[in-house]
Amino acid sequence: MSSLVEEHEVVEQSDVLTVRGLTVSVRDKILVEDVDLTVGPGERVGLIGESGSGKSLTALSVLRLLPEDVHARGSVRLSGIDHDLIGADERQLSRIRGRDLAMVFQEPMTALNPTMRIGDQIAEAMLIHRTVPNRRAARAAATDLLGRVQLPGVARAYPHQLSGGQRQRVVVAIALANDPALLICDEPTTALDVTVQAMVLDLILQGVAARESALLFITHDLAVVATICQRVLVMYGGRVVESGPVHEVFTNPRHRYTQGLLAASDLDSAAHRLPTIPGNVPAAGNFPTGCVFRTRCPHATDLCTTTPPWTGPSPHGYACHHPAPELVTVETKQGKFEEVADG
Ligand SMILES: Nc1ncnc2c1ncn2[C@@H]1O[C@H](COP(=O)(O)OP(=O)(O)OP(=O)(O)O)[C@@H](O)[C@H]1O
Repeated sequence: MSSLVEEHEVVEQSDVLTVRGLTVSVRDKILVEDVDLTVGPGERVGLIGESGSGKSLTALSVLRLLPEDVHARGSVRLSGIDHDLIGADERQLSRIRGRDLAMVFQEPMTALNPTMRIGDQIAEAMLIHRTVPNRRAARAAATDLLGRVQLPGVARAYPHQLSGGQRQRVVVAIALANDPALLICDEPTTALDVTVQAMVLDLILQGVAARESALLFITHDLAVVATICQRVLVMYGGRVVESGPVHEVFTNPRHRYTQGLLAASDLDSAAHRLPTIPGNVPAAGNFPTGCVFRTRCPHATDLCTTTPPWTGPSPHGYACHHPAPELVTVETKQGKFEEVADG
């Protein structure tokens, strides 16, 4: 899977992506703090949280696409690459991006060259990384890829001649052109008409499944995460506050923020009135010390002025001093019921 396998010593790493202690700051403001994140081979991981929680900055740090005044420290390792991406130079990064690591953002036009024909852009993506032997093979592969994203016959079109949904399908085709080990999608369907959102999502899923690529999927849409992801990380105030298998986190949220997020979503069928989380997300860099959620949390006590330790039976973990009670499934003659574990 890796472009650099031939050129570098291969580092043994079972996860495709391993992020450790990622901290992102601008001047003296900390925007993302101490984030740990792994994505296994072929795994689909969701990253959720309200606006401003640091999801995009986390993804941009992995891709090393942060604005110039924003700095990332910590460690970002990709399987098969012997150097840390945090310290990599542009030459090393340009070999990895688009080949080992591909991305799809919200706005397709930012990823496309407006003056280049669609087919040539896809062919170019393969030629740059030499995953095809020559231009003729690249053109044939581009035509084939366009067929697979259900856009036959647009190879000679320019981006402005396509609809937003068609452009995003082209971006997906380019992202998958070199069979990346990891695809990162940041709100890939948010800017699209509702009618085409499901189709683009389907193409992403089919594409990663066919290539056995791993997927890191950033979204506000918890229902999408419940449908497509195996594992989820919940971010708030620049920190990961809870993570684990999607089913466990969504049916048995322990962090009070996750609980609020789920109650405010229409995923929680019991939440007829869709309560909101009280208060507003503090401005970037102004989150409280200790638990970042404490100023909005109905369960906060003095203890929450201290940083909650990461706890919980792996693989489900959370950082909360006053976690929601654990629910267990109890089976009786009348059927299966969820009950508070110690109640
Ligand atoms: N270049 C920057 N300078 C200062 N603050 C920034 C910069 N980029 C992002 N931020 C701030 O960092 C915080 C996290 O931003 P980020 O875009 O990662 O959030 P997000 O969770 O992806 O939100 P959304 O879901 O709205 O995209 C936000 O409060 C944002 O305003």
